[in-house]
Amino acid sequence: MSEILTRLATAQHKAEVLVEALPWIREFSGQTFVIKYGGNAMVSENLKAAFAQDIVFLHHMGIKVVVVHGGGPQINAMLQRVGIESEFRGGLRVTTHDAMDVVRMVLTGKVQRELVSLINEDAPYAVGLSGEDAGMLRAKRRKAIVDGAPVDIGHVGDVVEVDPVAITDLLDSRRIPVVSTVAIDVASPREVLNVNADTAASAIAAALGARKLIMLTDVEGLYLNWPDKSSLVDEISAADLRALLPTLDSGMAPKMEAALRAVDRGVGQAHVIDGRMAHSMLLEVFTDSGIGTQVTWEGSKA
Ligand SMILES: Nc1ncnc2c1ncn2[C@@H]1O[C@H](COP(=O)(O)OP(=O)(O)O)[C@@H](O)[C@H]1O
Ligand SMILES: CC(=O)N[C@@H](CCC(=O)OP(=O)(O)O)C(=O)O
Repeated sequence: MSEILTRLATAQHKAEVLVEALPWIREFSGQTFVIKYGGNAMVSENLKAAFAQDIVFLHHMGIKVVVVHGGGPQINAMLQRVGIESEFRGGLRVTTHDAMDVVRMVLTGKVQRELVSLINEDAPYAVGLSGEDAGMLRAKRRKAIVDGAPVDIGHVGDVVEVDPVAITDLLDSRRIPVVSTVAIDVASPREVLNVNADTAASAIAAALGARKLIMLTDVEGLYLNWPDKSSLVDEISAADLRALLPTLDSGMAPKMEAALRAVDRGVGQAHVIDGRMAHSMLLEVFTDSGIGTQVTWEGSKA
């Protein structure tokens, strides 16, 4: 008897979950989401498969999904295999000409391919793109700021122009674009630049007028007082984040700057969520309380 009661309670709970999702499905159907998948969140085959499943789920809910992926740890591993040392200055990879070849090869030839095939296990939705394709991402060389001074870091750029047509064409044909953040160098169009994937995802979200930018990483969200686990922030306004930004450590600083820039340029909400938790994306999008940290223009839940 108690087994039947347990089964009924579980079934009832499942029904409640579906009912809770309904207003969010209604709200987000037809909207564009940019999902940034960080290399540090790609920690196991199961998690990557769960990520792909969530992407397909959003797609079937009528959401126009654009995946922008990173791959920092995967680039480090390949650089090590070919005997090139990995060096970061101000949170950005020092990218020599040889390192740039490896960055491009790993992002467009390995990480992107793997995500495309995982998403396509269900049906052939995903199409991989590099920022070079159809002139999508154009970037200008940038320096890193170390101890307040600019430092040359080679073939690294900041996105100055996004041409979203290659992405919107795919979205219009009900595909899921999967974008690698290699950009054309505006000063020398035959050359390419390495762009931080958070920054690129933010620029793409702004250019598309996305409703949400969701960044999956290897931490629960933004901690006000890192690493004090009790200081996790659920929600923060653009104004409060702007004031907080100069105090943040190098891991979170580019991510939160990307979130702020997206919201400043009209993206509805930017989120940082834990990619190590399977299906965290579904919890963020389809539950009332959400998960992780949400950045909005005025700090209200949506
Ligand atoms: N205030 C903070 N809140 C949360 N994480 C922080 C904070 N400051 C630094 N971090 C670090 O930032 C890391 C996430 O950034 P990063 O490693 O660049 O992620 P990704 O590879 O997903 O882009 C976390 O694992 C954490 O160690
Ligand atoms: C300039 C720069 O640092 N580019 C990054 C691009 C990949 C990236 O951003 O990957 P994650 O999101 O996994 O960190 C790099 O070379 O590692």
